[in-house]
Amino acid sequence: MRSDIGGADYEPRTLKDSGDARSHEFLMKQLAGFRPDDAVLSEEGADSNERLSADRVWIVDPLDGTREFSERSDGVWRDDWAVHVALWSKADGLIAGAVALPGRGQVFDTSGFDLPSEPGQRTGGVDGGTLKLAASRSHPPKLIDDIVGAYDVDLVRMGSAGVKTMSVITGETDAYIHAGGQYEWDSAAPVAVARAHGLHASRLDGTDLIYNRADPWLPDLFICRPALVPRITEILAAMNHEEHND
Ligand SMILES: Nc1ncnc2c1ncn2[C@@H]1O[C@H](COP(=O)(O)O)[C@@H](OP(=O)(O)O)[C@H]1O
Ligand SMILES: [Mg+2]
Repeated sequence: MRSDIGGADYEPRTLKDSGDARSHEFLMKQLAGFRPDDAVLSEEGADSNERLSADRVWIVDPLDGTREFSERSDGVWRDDWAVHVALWSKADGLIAGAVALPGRGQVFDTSGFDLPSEPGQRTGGVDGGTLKLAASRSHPPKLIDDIVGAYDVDLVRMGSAGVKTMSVITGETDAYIHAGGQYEWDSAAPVAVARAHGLHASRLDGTDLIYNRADPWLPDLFICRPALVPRITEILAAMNHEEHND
């Protein structure tokens, strides 16, 4: 698609819209073919109340990090964007998911076969060293600036909730914190995959992330290795994050 409509004088808006639409159409066709009885909640589809009484709902973000998908510099396209597909069940909540990073040729999923080691072995931060935090580059939460101003933290800004969550899995960062706004499709697949890799995933106040609600607004998110939960919980508790989700 980038080579089709991403020529020298390409229009980023066209690329964003085409990326969103074509990925959505592809996924809807696959789901309709393989799982015709399931409901779907997609960022790019019309929502329906039917999903609220369904036993199984696919929660899909066809192109997360749409802005980054449309950007290149010095002729090199950005690779921090993702495709999210999660499966929610009435009985068990999030039960499966996959996050594809097509720009990097990687797919992370809940099968448990895509990474060899425990997430806890990968980076520092547990014994008080500098924390590496993944944070949004295009929707920077005020909370993150407040944390950076008060604690020993290195920020790693990148696009896409999926890319940021995968950076915690691989150990590129210690945690991903978001506030100020997001929808269920932004976090459902990343959270399913993060949990399958042994990570903690919750709201900023430590409560559970609840999916397939009538209003899919789910404004904040906290993902990290289990060993870092006490340290980061303490930081978050010291911040007044109520003001960050308006
Ligand atoms: N304050 C906000 N309000 C609504 N959506 C937000 C948001 N901050 C981030 N998001 C959404 O969360 C996803 C990841 O954002 P970011 O790349 O900034 O971390 C993006 O999804 P989309 O690219 O699917 O729109 C973005 O639109
Ligand atoms: Mg998104």
